[in-house]
Amino acid sequence: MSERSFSEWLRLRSEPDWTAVVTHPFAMAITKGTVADDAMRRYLEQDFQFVDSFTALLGAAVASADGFEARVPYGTFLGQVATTEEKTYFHRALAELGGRTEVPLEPVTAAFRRLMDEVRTSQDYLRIVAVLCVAEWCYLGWASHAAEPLPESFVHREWIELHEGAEFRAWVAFLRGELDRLGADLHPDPNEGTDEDTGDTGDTGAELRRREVLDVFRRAVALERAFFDMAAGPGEGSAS
Ligand SMILES: Cc1ncc(CN)c(N)n1
Repeated sequence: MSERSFSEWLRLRSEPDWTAVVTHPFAMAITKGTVADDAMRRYLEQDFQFVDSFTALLGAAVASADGFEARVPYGTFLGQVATTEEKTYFHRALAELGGRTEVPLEPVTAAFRRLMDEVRTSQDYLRIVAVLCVAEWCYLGWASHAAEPLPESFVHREWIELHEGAEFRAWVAFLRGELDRLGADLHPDPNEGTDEDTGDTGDTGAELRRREVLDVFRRAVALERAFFDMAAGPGEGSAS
């Protein structure tokens, strides 16, 4: 995908948070299998609460996509998340770690759920894809740092495997492709004299729309960073 693709344009404007997420000390510790059981339990307990709203958001993508071709991949992935991979993983991992499936929400978990619920109820397909794409693309980003041999503990290893590999890469490529397809007309003209940050020249409809998408994309990236900060605990990898 070219640097001028809409998804890449969004990602570049979400720095430094993007890089902070994909290289976060907590995520890097997962790739090495060195997260302590107690910290992994707290992280997965909160992430299970995230996955509920995420699953609902996938359902909204099925409903709001602009055609059958686009609906099918969401339906396929939704089936995997809801019935097999992530669900069985969470139950086995939480059982192993002595965790619970129902816990009080940390503030960042509640904020992430609010963002997902906001875009889900908007039924605005482009903003829905933007949030889904952040969640999956940045998880692929950190999981790609894992080196063979993967950690022995299944809690670490399977969490990496769920976010790496050919199938997950294809899923992320699909989400990016949807952003690029839908954002093609919103994409800033590289030859325009534009605002450095957003590419704005004025208040055209395309620019307002672009801003809306960039806004949810950036909010989602910032929440991913804060989620790992929460998991790491005070003083570890916090946003500076
Ligand atoms: C917070 C968060 N973001 C993303 C993912 C990837 N599905 C996740 N499980 N949790």
